Amino acid sequence: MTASRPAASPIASARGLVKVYGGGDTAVRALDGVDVDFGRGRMTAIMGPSGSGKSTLMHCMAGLDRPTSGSAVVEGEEIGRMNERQLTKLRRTRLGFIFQAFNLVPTLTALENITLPLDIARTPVDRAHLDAVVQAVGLTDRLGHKPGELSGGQQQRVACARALVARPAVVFADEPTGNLDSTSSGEVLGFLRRSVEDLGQSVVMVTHDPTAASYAHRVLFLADGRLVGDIADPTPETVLATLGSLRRTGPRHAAPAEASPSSSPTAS
Ligand SMILES: Nc1ncnc2c1ncn2[C@@H]1O[C@H](COP(=O)(O)OP(=O)(O)OP(=O)(O)O)[C@@H](O)[C@H]1O
Repeated sequence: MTASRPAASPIASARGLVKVYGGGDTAVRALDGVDVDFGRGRMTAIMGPSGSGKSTLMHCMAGLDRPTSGSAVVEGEEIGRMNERQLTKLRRTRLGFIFQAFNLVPTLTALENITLPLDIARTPVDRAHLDAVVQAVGLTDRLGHKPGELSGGQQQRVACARALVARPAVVFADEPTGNLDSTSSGEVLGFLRRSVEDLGQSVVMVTHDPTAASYAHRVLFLADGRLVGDIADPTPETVLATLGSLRRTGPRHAAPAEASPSSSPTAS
């Protein structure tokens, strides 16, 4: 829970974040100097065209990839200064992950999948919190089922519960509804939003889907590795309008203020 921290303090920040893959003529500047604060107890969506750097930004923030320069800070910890052991510990104990492909262990039950991160970290299960999370995702009567016996939506809800059960500082979700129909997507996104409202969770989600993005408090837009747009309290219509205006003006010329007058790139 996050109640003891001031609401204004971001849960994660990037400053001058640059990521270059490869070198020489074939070097790709996937992130080209990103400055952003991710709000504590907020749900932030990241959008942008294919190849714009969304996954790279998320991976650098989550310690899954190392920036070339600049800083990525999560809960006051500079990710770039951590060694592999520290990064593994951070990911295991302070971060939650949800991927498009569910990534459940097929031989384990739903309950065993949910508690797996705690079991690996040898952290005792907080029964009351586990019950609250299981109930919130609506899986109480499915806990003994294996992933193969669950629908895609139910499997992703297991993955959501697994990401939340250790009370992470941030849940990073990469296209969490990419494999789901619209009904299941709505359930998963509604749950993620409620985890923010009811459990004080902070969520950062990459998505291509304007409807999915509209569940967030805020949507960031990337193009060519730069932050080019930023809107608060999105609706599918405002997200689509912003995407349209960025397409018209071109990413190199669209300042965040043009995309939305309502918030700045570093507002949380
Ligand atoms: N491991 C890598 N090696 C080389 N180039 C990479 C690597 N990972 C990403 N890139 C390149 O960096 C750029 C940004 O990629 P990234 O995956 O972050 O974009 P994205 O916005 O998440 O795209 P998508 O929506 O298609 O998933 C792309 O040009 C991509 O080809």
